[in-house]
Amino acid sequence: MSGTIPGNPPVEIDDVESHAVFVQGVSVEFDGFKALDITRFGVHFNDLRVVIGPNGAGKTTLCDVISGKTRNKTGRIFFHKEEITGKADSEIARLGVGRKFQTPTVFDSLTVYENMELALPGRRPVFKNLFGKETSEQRDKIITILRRVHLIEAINTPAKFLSHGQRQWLEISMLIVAEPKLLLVDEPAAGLTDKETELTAELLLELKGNHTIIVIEHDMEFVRRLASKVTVLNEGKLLAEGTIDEVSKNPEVIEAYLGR
Ligand SMILES: Nc1ncnc2c1ncn2[C@@H]1O[C@H](COP(=O)(O)OP(=O)(O)OP(=O)(O)O)[C@@H](O)[C@H]1O
Repeated sequence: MSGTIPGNPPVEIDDVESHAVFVQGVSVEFDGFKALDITRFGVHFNDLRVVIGPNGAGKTTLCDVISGKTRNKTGRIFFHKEEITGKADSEIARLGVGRKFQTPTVFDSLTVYENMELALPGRRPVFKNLFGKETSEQRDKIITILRRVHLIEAINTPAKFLSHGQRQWLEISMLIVAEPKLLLVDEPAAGLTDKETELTAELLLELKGNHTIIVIEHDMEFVRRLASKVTVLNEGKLLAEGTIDEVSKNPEVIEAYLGR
């Protein structure tokens, strides 16, 4: 279907319908400082996009604005064909946007399985539900995910005994048990060993196809492993898009990284 969705700015219906997340004319200001100024950004359904850029480029702010944590001053944001501009973060989460921050936020004293139970949809806010029984379908789902992330052997291990990599995978697992349509993942390879980094890349590539994923990352080796389209931000603006080889040859991208 062609045409535009009226509003400020008007948005092409094709753009909204062909992307899981689509952002147009979005700016964010902090005390008059423009932290983000994106003309157009979109990620196709069940695709994986890596967002890179020097410190302060606006990567986190872009994810904040999509997840509703930060309000945009101008522009419009669409998620699964629905306008989410100005919606509360809780409402956007309910629509299917899951966020994983850099530092794992698992419950240390609970086992891997108990953490997963808490992450079941509708569980987390009501702590006493931890002691309620999940359905056998939910149990199967937890086990399937834990197998996929190589945590099945650690199912009864309290989270405090997990390695940094295992904690990251547990947190990703806690996100996907709620079946989000879009996963926003902030620096998943930070502080991981080479082997853990490799497994994390494999895991994200497996998840793509069932989920749309946006990964913020600084580790270029990890970005290469993901072999996905890369968006480069600089000073709040979208500087370049393409494969990692394409963008790393782009003189403007080189300048942005070296000019710091
Ligand atoms: N809450 C805030 N208040 C004021 N300024 C902010 C706020 N959040 C971000 N900024 C500023 O906005 C700009 C973009 O920040 P952002 O965190 O999005 O960058 P980033 O690309 O994620 O950086 P990094 O790689 O260092 O995490 C930076 O100049 C930052 O200082």
